[in-house]
Amino acid sequence: MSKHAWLYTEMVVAETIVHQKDDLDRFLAFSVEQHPVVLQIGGSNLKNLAKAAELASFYSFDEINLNCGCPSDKVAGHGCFGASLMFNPKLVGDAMSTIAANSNIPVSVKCRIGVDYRDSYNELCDFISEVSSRSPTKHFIIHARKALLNGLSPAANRKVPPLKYEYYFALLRDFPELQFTLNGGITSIEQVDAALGKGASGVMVGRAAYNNPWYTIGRVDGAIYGVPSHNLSRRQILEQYEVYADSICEKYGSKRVNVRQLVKPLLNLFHSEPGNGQWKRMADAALKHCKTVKSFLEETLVALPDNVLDSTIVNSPLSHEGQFSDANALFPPPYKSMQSI
Ligand SMILES: Cc1cc2nc3c(=O)[nH]c(=O)nc-3n(C[C@H](O)[C@H](O)[C@H](O)COP(=O)(O)O)c2cc1C
Repeated sequence: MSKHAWLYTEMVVAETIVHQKDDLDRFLAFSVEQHPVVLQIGGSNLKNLAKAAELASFYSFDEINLNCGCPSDKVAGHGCFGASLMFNPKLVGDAMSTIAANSNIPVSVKCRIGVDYRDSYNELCDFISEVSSRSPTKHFIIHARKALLNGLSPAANRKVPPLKYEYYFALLRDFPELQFTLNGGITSIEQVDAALGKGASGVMVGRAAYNNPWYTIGRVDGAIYGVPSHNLSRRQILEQYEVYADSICEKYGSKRVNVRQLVKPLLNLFHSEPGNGQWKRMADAALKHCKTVKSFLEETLVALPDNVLDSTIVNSPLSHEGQFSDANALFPPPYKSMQSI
């Protein structure tokens, strides 16, 4: 729905890319209209990361990102990925150098603000400092809560550890030469705009974009990128999506991709609108037998009133009141590296 927002793939494990090198379209292919697209890789084995980056470079991604945020309980070292890598900034620095050298495109790291008991602001800065000085990494996406590797589920790890936006804003202050994208708990375009107003290099929206795409992604072009909104209604968007999705089905065949996968991103498009409950029930039933997205939409859209299907996005003025006000009060003292003490 936005032509400007950057899209991140789900993590693809480096070993998957290496072992599936004859079938890579299945994991890495995307269509040109989806640019800019960032590939996220998981892993820590330098040889496999090198090979994965080299193979991925045939797919014209706009950036390659290393996952240092997923709460995997494997300890840092051979075969591990995700947040536990934050325990080993040197390894992450070397991994990023390897990825950059083998792909020739910009690289970035997505990380938490800490892991388990290693959660001070200074330790976060040590990580950023080590990775950015050992490698060409200039961009970090900061999920502003720590990861707990004590058995908390991935879903709980996105909710339970408290958000500390003050750490994020302090990074902007202490590393002005780097770019930091803010992630975690952002639920509105107002918050996105307020964070950018406070100097954020970028904002990543995860669950809100999935849970309520119409009011989050739908408003991005006008409210954030300052370009005219597409002004399409949901009916028109679905007409275009149907053509795209069914062409994907045809291209890859039903063994590779199914209607359920292609319909999944649509299921919250009518969040809190009249008819939404009925559409969800009809969608459940239709997914049991529909073989094309076209037939799925024909069967289910009757649940929704015309005014919902045909209305376009209203770009109301943004209010920043109260956004991130705690972050100012809680700012940690400036970073002191071990070398400077
Ligand atoms: C279903 C689901 C899958 C996710 N998969 C990944 C992933 O593959 N790589 C990653 O870095 N983060 C992943 N995340 C985490 C999000 O990118 C994001 O960091 C997290 O949800 C916090 O942002 P939010 O509050 O805007 O959702 C996932 C989150 C969800 C809900």
